[in-house]
Amino acid sequence: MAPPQLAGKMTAKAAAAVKPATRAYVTFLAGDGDYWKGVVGLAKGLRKVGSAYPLVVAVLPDVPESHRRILISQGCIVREIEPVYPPENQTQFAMAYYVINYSKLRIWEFVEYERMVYLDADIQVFDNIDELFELPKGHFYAVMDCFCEKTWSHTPQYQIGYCQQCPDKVAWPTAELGPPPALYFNAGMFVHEPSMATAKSLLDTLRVTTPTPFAEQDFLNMFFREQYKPIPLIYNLVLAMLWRHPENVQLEKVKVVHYCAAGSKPWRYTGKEANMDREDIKMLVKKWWDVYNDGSLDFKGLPPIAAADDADEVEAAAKKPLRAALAEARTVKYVTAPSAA
Ligand SMILES: O=c1ccn([C@@H]2O[C@H](COP(=O)(O)OP(=O)(O)O)[C@@H](O)[C@H]2O)c(=O)[nH]1
Ligand SMILES: OC[C@H]1O[C@H](O[C@@H]2[C@@H](O)[C@H](O)[C@@H](O)[C@H](O)[C@@H]2O)[C@H](O)[C@@H](O)[C@H]1O
Ligand SMILES: [Mn+2]
Repeated sequence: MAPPQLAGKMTAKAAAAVKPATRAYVTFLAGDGDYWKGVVGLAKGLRKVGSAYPLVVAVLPDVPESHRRILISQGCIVREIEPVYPPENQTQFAMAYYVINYSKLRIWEFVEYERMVYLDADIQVFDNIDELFELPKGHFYAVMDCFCEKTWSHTPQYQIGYCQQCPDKVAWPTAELGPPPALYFNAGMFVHEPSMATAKSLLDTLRVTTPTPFAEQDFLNMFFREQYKPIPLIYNLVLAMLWRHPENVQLEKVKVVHYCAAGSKPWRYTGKEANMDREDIKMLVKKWWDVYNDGSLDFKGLPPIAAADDADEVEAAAKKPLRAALAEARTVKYVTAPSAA
């Protein structure tokens, strides 16, 4: 039985009973590999830019306790989620590596938060982006993707050389292929409003939707097609943009870097893959390591108290030895709204 501070799992019913009280960044961690380093880097990066909101980590059951403890020691709020699988024996239609990403859909069940900004674990935030939490409600905000990498070779747009990042370069042949594809976002970063109704609709729709190569990213683009509103590329620089559409990138203005190009994960970087020997890539990988290795950014204080605004509670916790306070503070109550006064 995991210690209380690691339990983190709140039943959907208990969660639904909690009135929305706060905001948080959220990322997703699966497996026992080295993506936890990405989460630690992200937690320290958000701290460095002075984000006002905590980082919640949705972890699959296969994330080892040792990795969870590292994340808790860095101030993360760890929440275990049930995996989400696409329809039975249809997973062969999605790229195998991406099937686990359907589990990202669980973050719509985090209804103790009225708004969340989702960030992949291979993302780093180099400037404060808290303003995203103030965007008008009722839309799905994310950055437009690029169709030019080989990972898109299964699509008609790749085959004809069309990309939404430069729609005039190769015009979409409407006569032959009908209307151009709807604007398509990269699902490595997005702003969303958790809701049990939306979560249920997502999972019900997934059950009757055949998986496609980009798995949950394709699915989210289909599901939120009417609500999608593109936000500027500075909020999610898909690295391939640097060599595919340099005219669209002003690197000095970029706030969020998404290390999604093959070979660009900083914690595994060798510089050997295509484009990985570029000076801008080397600079961005170093920038990530500078944050990851910066001891002054390690978590020191009490756990984020964004959800608990009871000063007495915080003062009482502050009088306890930090480890005990951390342990106590890691219980589910810190991720839910304070009980009604
Ligand atoms: O072994 C893995 C693979 C992926 N992920 C999570 O799933 C996200 C999406 O995978 P990835 O970022 O590698 O896809 P890409 O954006 O590079 O296509 C990652 O950022 C992590 O949050 C993980 O936790 N463990
Ligand atoms: O599961 C599907 C994935 O789709 C996205 O991956 C990227 C990546 O595959 C690049 O190599 C492509 O070039 C890019 O376009 C594509 O979007 C998200 O970043 C990731 O979080 C996840 O949702
Ligand atoms: Mn990613």
